[in-house]
Amino acid sequence: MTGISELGEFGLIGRLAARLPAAPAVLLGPGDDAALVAAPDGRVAATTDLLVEGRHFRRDWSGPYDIGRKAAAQNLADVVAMGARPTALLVGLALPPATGTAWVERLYDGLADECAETGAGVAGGDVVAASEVTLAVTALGDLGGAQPLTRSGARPGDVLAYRGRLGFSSAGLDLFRAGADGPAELLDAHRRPRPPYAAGAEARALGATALLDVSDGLLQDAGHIAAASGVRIEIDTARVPVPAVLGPDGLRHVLTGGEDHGFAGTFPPDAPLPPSWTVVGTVAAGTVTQGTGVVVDGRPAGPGGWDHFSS
Ligand SMILES: Nc1ncnc2c1ncn2[C@@H]1O[C@H](COP(=O)(O)OP(=O)(O)OP(=O)(O)O)[C@@H](O)[C@H]1O
Ligand SMILES: Cc1ncc(C[n+]2csc(CCOP(=O)(O)O)c2C)c(N)n1
Ligand SMILES: [Mg+2]
Ligand SMILES: [Mg+2]
Ligand SMILES: [Mg+2]
Repeated sequence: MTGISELGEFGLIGRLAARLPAAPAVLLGPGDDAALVAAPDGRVAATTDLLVEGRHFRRDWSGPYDIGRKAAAQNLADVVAMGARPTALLVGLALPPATGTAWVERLYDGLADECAETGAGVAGGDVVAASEVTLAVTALGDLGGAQPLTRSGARPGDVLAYRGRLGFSSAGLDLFRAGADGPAELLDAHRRPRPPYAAGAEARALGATALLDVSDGLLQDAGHIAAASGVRIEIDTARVPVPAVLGPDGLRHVLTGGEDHGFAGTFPPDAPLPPSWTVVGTVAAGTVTQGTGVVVDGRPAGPGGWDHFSS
């Protein structure tokens, strides 16, 4: 099995670039000093997220293909959460010199396949040697002339609704930590999020007043909408579905588990929400400063959700 040190930096880049399919907005891809990405709107949605081995993934829990899909998904979801259409990814890659070439190639297949779900492509990146695998992914997106769906537009009287899975990645993480004995559905959900990318355009069509992807937990992320909008968000747990597969701690996973990258948004009360969106709460006047900044079943919810420096 060949390792990346046999290929060298530029041999590796050549191998990876050869695996990347063309994408409509990537006018010039890997190979020059910078990529050229079409920005017909004139404004570019831009976002970046890091994935660090041991922190965001473990190579004994997840294979390279799933890690690649996750690295792309968590960034593509941020672009979609702005109401934009993903166009391109830039991929900073730190790799231990002993890494096998096939491992990195599979990582790239995962990145490329996840991009293909949104029409985006990998436009460029960087490769360095390091002691742990790290991916620093930047995603760009096109708003198509529309206004962005920010976190700051929620208004009293709106409803809070969610589309996608909630709590699955968190329940899978607990299973991995306990020895990986449990439903494959949960282990797979932890390895690879499946953001319902259509939710961005759908939320816009439904008149969403705010939108984000849930990366750190519903309460914490709803708290970001509440803080940015200067409102109070009240979640009613009786309206929050807790699938039985999540196990006895299901409600905790649903309320505080991150990394499923579904979408939470606020909508006017008369928005014709289809069944793919579940209403889980309402928006009221006032603000909550304690804990996560949201009210759950009438009480301010204490801290909960992922914080890199206290989780
Ligand atoms: N090092 C930084 N420098 C400048 N801005 C930052 C930095 N880190 C985060 N931000 C900004 O803070 C905001 C919130 O970042 P955060 O990473 O929590 O959002 P997110 O990417 O949607 O969530 P997650 O990282 O959990 O997926 C974003 O606008 C982000 O650009
Ligand atoms: C090995 C391992 N341990 C713990 C976790 C859980 N985890 C890590 S980061 C994060 C929040 C989102 O990250 P970010 O805010 O950086 O986007 C969560 C829930 C994991 N995925 N892998
Ligand atoms: Mg981030
Ligand atoms: Mg986000
Ligand atoms: Mg986070």
